[in-house]
Amino acid sequence: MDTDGHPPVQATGLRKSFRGRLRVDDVSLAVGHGRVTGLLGPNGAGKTTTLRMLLGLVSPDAGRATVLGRPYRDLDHPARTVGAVLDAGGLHPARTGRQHLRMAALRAGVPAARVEEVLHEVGMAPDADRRAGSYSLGMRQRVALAAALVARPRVLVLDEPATGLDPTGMHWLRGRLRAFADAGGAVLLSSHLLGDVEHVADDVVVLVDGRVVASSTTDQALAAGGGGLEDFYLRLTDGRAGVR
Ligand SMILES: Nc1ncnc2c1ncn2[C@@H]1O[C@H](COP(=O)(O)OP(=O)(O)OP(=O)(O)O)[C@@H](O)[C@H]1O
Repeated sequence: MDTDGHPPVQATGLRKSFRGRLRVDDVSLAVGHGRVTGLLGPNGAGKTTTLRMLLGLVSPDAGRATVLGRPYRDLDHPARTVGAVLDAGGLHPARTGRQHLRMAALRAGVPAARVEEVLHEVGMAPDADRRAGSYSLGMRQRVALAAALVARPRVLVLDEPATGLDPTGMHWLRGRLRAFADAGGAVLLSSHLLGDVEHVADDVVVLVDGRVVASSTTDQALAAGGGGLEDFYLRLTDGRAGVR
């Protein structure tokens, strides 16, 4: 909880329809200080839509989404409050990694020297002057993560941050997220990589067809799943694997 008693990330009764179809249905969740929360669910379950509502990119039809107690759009310093990775494919192909990060730093009002720090941190310094269009998915993901970290935010909201990362990159990401949370930060990440979530998340929230079907600590989920997050997940999702 912060000084006002609000969790760093809180969604209460979020609801969203697209073209008359209810896609996020009464979703409530909270991420505490020092916690990593994994948001799980089949394709089309509503994970990205939920994250986008938390970041003020989609307006909920009902409910409330706040970061440190305030709607994202009302934050005084959004970039310094919450770092987000929503679409690593969204980098401009003609701009270099360094240019992307310099723009992110400028927008956030942080010195350009911080760009060099994060480039090293995500292992992209040697490729910083290549155009993003020539990057692999994992390299784009690293630049997107660097942009999320550039302003030293207190909260991270990450949509599938491990997609495309090699095993070394995944190991690094897990360690980085753990260190971020251990320093008091809060992380909400969506993922299909249950093994990774099992290793890094303190809490898990499972969405199916836009509804929260489970919300517990990872330890409770592991115990309920007979020792594995995959068993827990498969039981809840009933083998569901598709968009409808
Ligand atoms: N802007 C939009 N217009 C119409 N439908 C949308 C829009 N955004 C999302 N949807 C639909 O809402 C549902 C939930 O999508 P969302 O991207 O939130 O799911 P997800 O859980 O993140 O899925 P995935 O694991 O495949 O990334 C899907 O059926 C999707 O097609």
